[in-house]
Amino acid sequence: MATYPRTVPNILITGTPGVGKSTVSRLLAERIKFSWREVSKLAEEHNCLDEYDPEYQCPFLNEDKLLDIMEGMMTHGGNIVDYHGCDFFPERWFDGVFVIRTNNTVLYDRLTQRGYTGKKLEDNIQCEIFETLLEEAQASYKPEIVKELQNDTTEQLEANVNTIVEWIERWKEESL
Ligand SMILES: Nc1ncnc2c1ncn2[C@@H]1O[C@H](COP(=O)(O)OP(=O)(O)O)[C@@H](O)[C@H]1O
Repeated sequence: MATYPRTVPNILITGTPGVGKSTVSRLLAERIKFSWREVSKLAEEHNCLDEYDPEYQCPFLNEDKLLDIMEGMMTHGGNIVDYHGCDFFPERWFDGVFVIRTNNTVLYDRLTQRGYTGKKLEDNIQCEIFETLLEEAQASYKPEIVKELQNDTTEQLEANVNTIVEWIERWKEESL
């Protein structure tokens, strides 16, 4: 249960880059009129990115600053938070955590198309093979709120959006 009452849930969509978090989040936001919070964009817009990390070829995220900015957005529910990490958010923010998964060869093709090469490509494929985000989610949230969704095909994409919409409807009924 949330530490403060919400009549609509907050959900977290997480997983390795390229698994389809943004695609699922965008379709969901269109269907249910929740606010889609793209954490990478929020971090950029609110200057929460510190100097560039040459090893991972991306900037460091100033997590404390980002959390301060997001806190007010999360209070009343109705948020879809989309990010390739999940262990630094307050546990109380989320009612449902959906870990999007993709087959390695499918992910390889998607990331190559995105222009990823070398270490960055390998690290992200390994991240999916070792189920890093699934383990991070399971270690950070209660097991009953963490769900895995396979997202290789357009049929699965549609089914995943339906699954989350149905989950939200059930959550709302149960919290009345
Ligand atoms: N279920 C799916 N079937 C086919 N292509 C998909 C599916 N989900 C996402 N994609 C495609 O994969 C690429 C990566 O998706 P994206 O949503 O940007 O991933 P993420 O936000 O996790 O980095 C995009 O080109 C997107 O159109």
